Amino acid sequence: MSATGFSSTCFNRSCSWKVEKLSKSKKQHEGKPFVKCSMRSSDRTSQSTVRIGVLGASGYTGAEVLRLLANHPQFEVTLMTAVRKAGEPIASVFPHLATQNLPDLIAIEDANFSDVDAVFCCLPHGTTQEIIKGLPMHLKIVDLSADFRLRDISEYEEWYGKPHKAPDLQKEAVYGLTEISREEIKNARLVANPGCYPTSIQLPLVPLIKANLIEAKNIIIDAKSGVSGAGRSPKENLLYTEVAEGINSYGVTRHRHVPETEQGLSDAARSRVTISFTPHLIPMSRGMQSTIYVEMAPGASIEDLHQRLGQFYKDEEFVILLENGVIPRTHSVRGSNYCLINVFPDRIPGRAIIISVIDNLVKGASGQALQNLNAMMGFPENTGLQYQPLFP
Ligand SMILES: NC(=O)C1=CN([C@@H]2O[C@H](COP(=O)(O)OP(=O)(O)OC[C@H]3O[C@@H](n4cnc5c(N)ncnc54)[C@H](OP(=O)(O)O)[C@@H]3O)[C@@H](O)[C@H]2O)C=CC1
Ligand SMILES: CC(=O)N[C@@H](CCC(=O)OP(=O)(O)O)C(=O)O
Repeated sequence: MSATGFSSTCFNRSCSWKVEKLSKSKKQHEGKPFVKCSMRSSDRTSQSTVRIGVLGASGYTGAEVLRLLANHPQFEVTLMTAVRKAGEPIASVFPHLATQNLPDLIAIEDANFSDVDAVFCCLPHGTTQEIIKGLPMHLKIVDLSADFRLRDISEYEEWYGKPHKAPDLQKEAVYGLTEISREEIKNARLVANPGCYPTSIQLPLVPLIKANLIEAKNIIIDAKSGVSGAGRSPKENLLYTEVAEGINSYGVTRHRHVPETEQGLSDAARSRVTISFTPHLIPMSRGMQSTIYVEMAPGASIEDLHQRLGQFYKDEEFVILLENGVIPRTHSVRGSNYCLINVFPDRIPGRAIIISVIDNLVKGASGQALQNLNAMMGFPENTGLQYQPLFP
C-alpha cells in the first residue's frame, strides 16, 4: 500500500509489480499511466522481456520510440543515449515522458551493449554506420537513418557525398517497408527503416506497379512534410520566423529520397524507374502528404487501381484505402501508425491522382521501426502501436 492507501499495477510494459501512485486522487488517475514504478529497471527484466536501447533518445524519433514503447508489454527500455543531453534525466529533456520509468540519458561511449537485446538507432545520417559497426552481433538493430537504405554503395556515396563506412553491413541490411518486405524483415538482424517520404510514396505505388496498372514512368510527386521531419537540432531554416506562414520547397531536383524511392519502385517494376519529386516544408509540427500524379496503363481504370490497393492491403492493419472520393488528410493519421491512401481521376484522360498521408514520426519513422522490431522478434506487429489518430 502506498502512502495514499492505494496501489495499482505498473502501467508501463510487462511489469506486474505493485506501484505507488503519485496522485492524491485515486479517481483522477485510476487506469491511466500516471503511476511510477518503484522498482529498479534491472529488477523488472524477466526472460520474456526484451531489453531495448534507444540511441539518440533525445531527438524527435527517439522520443517517439519512447512514447510508443510505453504501451509495449514486452519491450523494456534499459539504455538511452544522447550527446548534448547526456547525463540528463529524460524528464528534463522531454517533460511529456516524465511519468515513464526510464533510465537517464548517457553518452554512447558509456553504454554497455551486452545488457541490451535490440536497439533503435535514432541517430543522424553518417554517424549511424560508424556506431553500428562496433555493436555486438547478438543485437537486433533497426536503423532509422538513411545509412543502410541504398543497396548500391556508389549510389549512397553519390547522394550523400561521402564514403560509406560500413559497406559490409550494407550487404546484410534489409529495407524495412514492412508491408512489402515482411518475410525478409522477420529474419533480419539489421533493418534499414525507410525514410518518411519514400514510405508515403512506395506504399501506394508498389502494388500498382507490380500489377502493371500504372506506367512506371512520368511519375510526379508533390510532397509536404511537417517540421519535425527535419529533427530537433537547431537550424536557421527551421526557425519559427522562417517556417511559419509560408511554404518552403527544398531539395528541388535533388533530394536524397529520390534514389531510395527509385530503388523500391524499380524493384517493383523490374526495370529502372525515375521520378520527379519535390518536397516542401510546411508550417505544422508533424504529418506528411504525398500527392502523386501517374499515368494509368492502357485499358486500366480508376476502379482497377482502387480495387487493387484495397485487395493488396485488405489484411493490413496500418495501410488503409479509403472509400471512393474520401480525401486523406494528415489530421486523420496524426500520432498513429496509419497510412491512408486514395485514388482520384485526373482531368487529363488516362491519368490518376493518388494521395497518401502518414505521420512522419510514426509510420514515417518510429512507428514503422517498432512494427519492424516486432516482426524481427516474433511479436504481433501491432504491439505498442494501437494508437488512434489524434484528431483534430
Ligand atoms: N524526424 C523525422 O521525421 C524522421 C527522421 N528520420 C531519421 O532518423 C534519425 C534521427 O532523426 P531525428 O530524431 O529527427 O533527429 P534529432 O536531430 O531530433 O535527434 C538526433 C539524436 O542523435 C543524437 N546525436 C547527434 N549527433 C550524434 C553523434 N555524432 N553521435 C551520437 N548521437 C548523436 C542527438 O543527441 P543530442 O540531442 O544530445 O545532441 C539526438 O539524440 C535521422 O537519421 C533522421 O534522418 C527518419 C524518418 C523520419
Ligand atoms: C522536413 C525534412 O527536412 N525532412 C527530412 C526527411 C526526414 C526523413 O524521413 O528521413 P531521413 O532523414 O531518415 O531520410 C528531409 O527532407 O531530409
